[in-house]
Amino acid sequence: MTTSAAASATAALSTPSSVNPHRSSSALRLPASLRRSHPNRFLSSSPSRSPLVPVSAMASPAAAGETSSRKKLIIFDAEDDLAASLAKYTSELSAKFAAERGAFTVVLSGGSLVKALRKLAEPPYLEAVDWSKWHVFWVDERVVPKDHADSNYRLASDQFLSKVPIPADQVHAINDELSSEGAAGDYETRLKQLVKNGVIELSPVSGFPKFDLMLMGMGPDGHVASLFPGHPVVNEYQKWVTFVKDSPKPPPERITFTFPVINSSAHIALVVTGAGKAGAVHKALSEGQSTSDLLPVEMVSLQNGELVWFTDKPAVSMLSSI
Ligand SMILES: O=C1O[C@H](COP(=O)(O)O)[C@@H](O)[C@H](O)[C@H]1O
Repeated sequence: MTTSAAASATAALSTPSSVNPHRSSSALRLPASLRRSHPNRFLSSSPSRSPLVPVSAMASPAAAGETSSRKKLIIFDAEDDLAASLAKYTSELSAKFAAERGAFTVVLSGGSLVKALRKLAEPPYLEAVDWSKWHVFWVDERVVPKDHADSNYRLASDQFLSKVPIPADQVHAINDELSSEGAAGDYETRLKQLVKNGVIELSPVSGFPKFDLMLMGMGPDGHVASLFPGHPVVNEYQKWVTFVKDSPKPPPERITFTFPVINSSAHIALVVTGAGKAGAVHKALSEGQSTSDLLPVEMVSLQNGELVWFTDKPAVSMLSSI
């Protein structure tokens, strides 16, 4: 860590508890998996510097048959820097997968994540990315018409997809004419067809689909996709796609990828910003937290892939290890 980056991190640490009433006085520790691969634990960035990604965490790809799971945490000073880094990360993976297998399978969430994608639709990425290789899916969707204000498809379409030249038949929205149960079953059937066609890979480890990149957010309650704390669907281990009719966050009816699918991904970019999410970030990234009542975000655990947290200082403000 450079001196200036360290100073930046120290500044976050020295936030007085009167300013941050949620700050815990107890010493918080990172999980061993993050500590081992991050001697500096948390790295920060500022507009004048490139984001500091812990190089030691960039494990070399696993040899055939081996599994390897990598985690990184990046903290940005400014939302614009986060968006720039996310665009770079995504475009590099797009180039890699397009070259390796002629397709790039990208899964989107709804919510605040979508705004963070905006720089992908700007130069240089707008011209440099081979959009013809993209196949877009949703990790969750609200069961509403596609033109409804609550639709995750509509949000992505308005703010991102309408600005980039992805072939329309490679944008895989849910069928909004079906019930939640029907739409989940239909989406799973379509995924299976795309596995047969070779567009989506199958994980040799889990037997579930292995998407190249999931771009996901997290709610203040620690939910990911439409997998909410305490809801029985967090324990769905058979289906690829399931549904809820009683989401605690409106609208109530949704479809969602299950954890076996999420955890089979090759890469997940988890974009978490804002003080409202600091409590869930604290629980997820501090060692010694209870494991009996895991938040959904804590159940994101890649079998053979890379999970990168793209965060800002307010989101990590309850961690004392920075
Ligand atoms: O309802 C949802 O919420 C989560 C989190 O949204 P955010 O605005 O707090 O980032 C989102 O990831 C999910 O796709 C969406 O359906």
